[in-house]
Amino acid sequence: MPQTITRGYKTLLDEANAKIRTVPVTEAMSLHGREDVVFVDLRDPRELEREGRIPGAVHCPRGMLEFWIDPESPYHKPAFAQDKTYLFFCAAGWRSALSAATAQDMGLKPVAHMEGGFTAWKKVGGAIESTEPKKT
Ligand SMILES: O=S(=O)([O-])[S-]
Repeated sequence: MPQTITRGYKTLLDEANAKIRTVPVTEAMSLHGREDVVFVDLRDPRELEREGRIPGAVHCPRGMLEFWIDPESPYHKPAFAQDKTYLFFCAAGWRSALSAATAQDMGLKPVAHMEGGFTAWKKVGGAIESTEPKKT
């Protein structure tokens, strides 16, 4: 029997976007490199290897987000314990919207997400560096 999805991704995105701050990519470029702003890259490792990364961004695979943010979690990362603005991004802006809303719900602040994600960043000529594949 097929499943009935009662709250689809569009609803989730609409709800997230209604409560978070969205930063246009041109504004994000002016924030890049500032000491008081942390860029958080939510993409999967393979996307970083394929597309490159924004220099200085913290890579947080989306699946670990809540556990890296919460200081009570055994997986907590100090990168999320700073008195700074957190600017989330992914490839196109969907994962970052959901993640920014979750982070905000958890109490992280201030939080925003970059409109259009890495794709938009690349299009406007934002700084990119290559990522070496992890040796196993
Ligand atoms: O989440 S996504 O916008 O990068 S497909």
